[in-house]
Amino acid sequence: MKDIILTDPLPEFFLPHTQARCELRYFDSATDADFAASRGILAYGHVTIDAEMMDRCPQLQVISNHGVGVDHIDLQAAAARGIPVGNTPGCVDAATADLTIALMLATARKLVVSDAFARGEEFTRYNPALLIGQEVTGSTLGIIGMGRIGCEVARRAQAFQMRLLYHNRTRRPDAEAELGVQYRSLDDLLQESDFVSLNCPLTPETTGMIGAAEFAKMKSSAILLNLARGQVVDTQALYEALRDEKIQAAGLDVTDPEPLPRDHPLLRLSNVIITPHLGSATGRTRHTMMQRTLENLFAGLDGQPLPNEVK
Ligand SMILES: O=CC(=O)O
Repeated sequence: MKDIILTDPLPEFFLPHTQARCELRYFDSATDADFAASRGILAYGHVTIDAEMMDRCPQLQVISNHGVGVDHIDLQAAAARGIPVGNTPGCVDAATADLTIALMLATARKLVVSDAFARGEEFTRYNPALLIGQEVTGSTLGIIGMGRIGCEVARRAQAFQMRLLYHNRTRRPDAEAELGVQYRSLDDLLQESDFVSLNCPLTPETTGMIGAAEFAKMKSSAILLNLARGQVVDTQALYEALRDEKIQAAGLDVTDPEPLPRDHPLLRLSNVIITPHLGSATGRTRHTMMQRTLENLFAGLDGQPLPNEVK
């Protein structure tokens, strides 16, 4: 039985699988509890795992992250201490791409305000002038971040006969050939797209990538979708672009900060739809993510290579 640390409580369902091999302890940065015997960290939720936390666990053999994005883990500190970090790539792609499309349709067709309207007193009869949205079919989608999730978004968008543009650190001739996506510089993608979908990881290069200058390049009818990380977008610039109708709408699964403070002005705008970081939140995907997380954790505890190690 090896001691492992959890950063957040696990759903009941997963406890027997984990407890079969491990003694569980919850990390609390506010206490000076002793984690000297801890061999692994199961990072559930996005609690920051920094050098200080690693140093409180001198016997640490593995950090296993439940999810793909590891921007909350200090990878350099882990590497310096020889601690492998695992994540769960691949299994989140379909669910995250599904939610990208859901937010595209929901913002384009004003689903949230329409639902409120349909429940209210003002809805007395069919009115063809009411709540006119944007046609998704046949419009142009610009995908920023043509990794696995970006490719899945493109695959779904083909069903809407969309013109598909992408921007990525490196060109993807394989995706261009398979999915008919056309490479664009960031500026050209912003200028040409009806929908701009952020599906990239958070890195120093993508932090603050979309700010006032970028909103100024977008069409006034454009819709921004963020399924990446809140910090890819400058929140104040986004608020001003939506408020001043420099762009039409935004669908955000992530925000910076996350959550937004209850009195944040973005929450008062009707042309933004926000979901609470649900990209991979389906039963099937969550299940697979946990299986992969435990595979990495147990491999690390056994001193074996992790099936999915972040390099
Ligand atoms: O945000 C969720 C993930 O990185 O998997």
